[in-house]
Amino acid sequence: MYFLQQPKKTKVVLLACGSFNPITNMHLRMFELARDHLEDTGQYEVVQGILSPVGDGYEKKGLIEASHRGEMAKLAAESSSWIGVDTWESRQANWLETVKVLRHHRQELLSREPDTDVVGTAKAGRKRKRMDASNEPRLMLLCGADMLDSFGVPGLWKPEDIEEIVSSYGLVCITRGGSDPEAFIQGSDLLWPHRHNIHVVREWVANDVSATHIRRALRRGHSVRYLLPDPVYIQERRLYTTESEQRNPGVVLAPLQKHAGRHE
Ligand SMILES: Nc1ncnc2c1ncn2[C@@H]1O[C@H](COP(=O)(O)OP(=O)(O)OP(=O)(O)O)[C@@H](O)[C@H]1O
Ligand SMILES: NC(=O)c1ccc[n+]([C@@H]2O[C@H](COP(=O)(O)O)[C@@H](O)[C@H]2O)c1
Ligand SMILES: [Zn+2]
Repeated sequence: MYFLQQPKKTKVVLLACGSFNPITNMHLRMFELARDHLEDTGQYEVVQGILSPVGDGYEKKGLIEASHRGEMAKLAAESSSWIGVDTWESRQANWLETVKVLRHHRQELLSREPDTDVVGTAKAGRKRKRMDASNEPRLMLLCGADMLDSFGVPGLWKPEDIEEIVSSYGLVCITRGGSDPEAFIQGSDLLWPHRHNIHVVREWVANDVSATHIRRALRRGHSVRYLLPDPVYIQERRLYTTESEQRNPGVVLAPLQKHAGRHE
């Protein structure tokens, strides 16, 4: 008997960067939508999802401590067999460009060789790495359409960072009310050549839950049940209040501070 060999599927790890202030059901749902979309192409197998909360140095208005945001994300991810939280980014002293977070996680994936033995010589290690290269998982950035739109905000992202993200990693972008990712890509000379590396995923069940809405409801003493995985953590600690919303008032967002004065 003769069987045609199935082409090997590319393993994918999805990384979502954001405030997660707090994590909502939609943040988790983004991963499920992205996995279905990529696997439906027949080319990919999504093996892991990583939530990476931004550090406090991002200085976004109303951003509460990374320790709480990370803890809430961890509790939320307990319901998933494949999504987890990595706090490396939020443990750094200063805010980091997203491309640096991607570089770090790719490095982590490369060093995580499945058959590494501690006694292997350096040479044997190098050989094994080369042999496994075709099977290395590919890291992709997962985001909502508003984050893609933010690529167009002057001074927020360095063009070379965007270029590296879409050329060396790839982007999975979930539609979100008010944004038109296809039109955005079409209108961008930077993104257009890399359009095949940008997967736009249509969310048919429009779900415009946002962390902003949740924080506002909490300030007003309204229920946030069923909008996020675990309101109890927030309620017990009274995390989102009028005072917490005043954190970093009028502070310029870290990327805008850091990239200000650059002459492109
Ligand atoms: N309802 C949604 N639909 C699609 N993408 C979403 C949605 N909510 C969040 N995202 C995406 O999740 C990532 C993290 O977003 P973020 O932490 O800012 O959540 P948010 O709900 O937009 O919070 P905030 O209201 O504080 O901005 C971003 O890539 C964002 O685009
Ligand atoms: N230049 C950059 O790399 C850049 C600029 C703006 C936001 N970001 C990231 O995008 C995410 C945006 O999160 P919010 O939508 O919650 O603001 C954060 O993880 C932030 O670090 C990166
Ligand atoms: Zn947001």
